Amino acid sequence: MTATRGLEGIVATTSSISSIIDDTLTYVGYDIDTLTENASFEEVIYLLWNRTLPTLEQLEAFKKELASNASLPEQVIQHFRTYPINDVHPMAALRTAVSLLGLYDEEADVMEKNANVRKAIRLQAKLPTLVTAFARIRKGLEPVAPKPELGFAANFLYMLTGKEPEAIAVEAFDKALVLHADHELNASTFTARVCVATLSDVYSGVTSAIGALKGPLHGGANEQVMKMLSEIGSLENVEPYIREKLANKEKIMGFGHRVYRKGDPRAKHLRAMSEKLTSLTGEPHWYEMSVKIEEIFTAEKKLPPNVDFYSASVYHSLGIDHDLFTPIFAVSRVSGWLAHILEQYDNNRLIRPRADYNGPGIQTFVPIQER
Ligand SMILES: CC(=O)SCCNC(=O)CCNC(=O)[C@H](O)C(C)(C)COP(=O)(O)OP(=O)(O)OC[C@H]1O[C@@H](n2cnc3c(N)ncnc32)[C@H](O)[C@@H]1OP(=O)(O)O
Ligand SMILES: O=C([O-])CC(=O)C(=O)O
Repeated sequence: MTATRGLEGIVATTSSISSIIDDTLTYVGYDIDTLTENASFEEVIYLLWNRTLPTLEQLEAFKKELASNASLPEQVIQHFRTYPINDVHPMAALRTAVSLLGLYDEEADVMEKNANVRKAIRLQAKLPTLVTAFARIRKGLEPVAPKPELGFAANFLYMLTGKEPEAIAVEAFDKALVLHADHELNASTFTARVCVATLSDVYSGVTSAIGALKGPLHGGANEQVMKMLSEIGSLENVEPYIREKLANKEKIMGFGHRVYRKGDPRAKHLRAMSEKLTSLTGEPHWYEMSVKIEEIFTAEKKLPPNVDFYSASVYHSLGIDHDLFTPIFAVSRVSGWLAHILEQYDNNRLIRPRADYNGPGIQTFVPIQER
């Protein structure tokens, strides 16, 4: 038995949800570029879960269902108030809160298919409310209740700020949600599938996926990109900063990918959004610095930017706190996790690979008194 480090290139399941072939990303056969330009996030969730685009009527009914499930149990909001807020990362709060939500769902352990679909709707609907409630409570503000008449993207921004967002912000945020919704067998989705393949429940699957997304080699990279941009601070500091990182063989967050070779097809959309939004906010330097980092880094390392690189300056331009970037990724990606969890249940087999043991051979046990 020989191990493949990081399971690179290993095909671990079949799936009809999304595919990456020759650097082209599709959701259920629809190209990501087409979906980003034409579909709302709610349409994309419907597509991922049903493998077909909704009709107008189906979409309206689906939106209503999401809106009517967006409120949180009061106990979960109260729980947030007990956290040592200054020391708690919002991804840790989200991971705990999703697990806690399961305690208040009477169907949490009902494994019947329709019950699992109902839980999927509840989780998708409640994640934005969780993220925004925590974001406000930690600042001493009251959570803002969801507004059923707003769409998913607008509602998130409304619950975060308490103000109805401008159309341009809603459009950008909705596109970002579409771009992050699913991505084949990425680390967090694989985590969710491994978890529920033991026939554990949906809440456990999503909780473990959040844990995997949190890491800086995966979803956590978007926050790290903004940290880097803030550290660099100005266009003229880009070159010395990046050259020093390269000389020290440090990773530059937001670059590289396990699957894409020529480039991540999502990055160009976020790059265009970053250019537009940073110019509108009067802070074009975030975009200009990002472009310069890309130029220097790709010339040196031949590694193109991934989805996390330009999303950082996009979210910053929308006025979002930097440590909420990864929770926002989760608000979108939970749609993909849930699609994969439901698909796993539909054709389940325990996921249990092997390890190539490289520890000591058989040893003679020595009683503790004689060691
Ligand atoms: C939503 C997402 O999850 S997208 C990815 C988000 N993560 C990041 O942006 C973090 C930075 N990027 C990385 O760490 C990696 O490119 C990953 C984790 C995305 C992919 O990892 P892997 O496929 O395992 O590639 P691995 O880390 O082995 O890199 C291969 C080589 O490229 C180098 N490399 C890869 N990414 C980077 C980077 N961002 N900066 C500098 N060097 C890099 C590695 O140092 C390694 O070099 P070596 O062969 O000389 O040792
Ligand atoms: O697919 C991956 O390995 C990481 C990624 O880009 C994603 O999850 O969107």
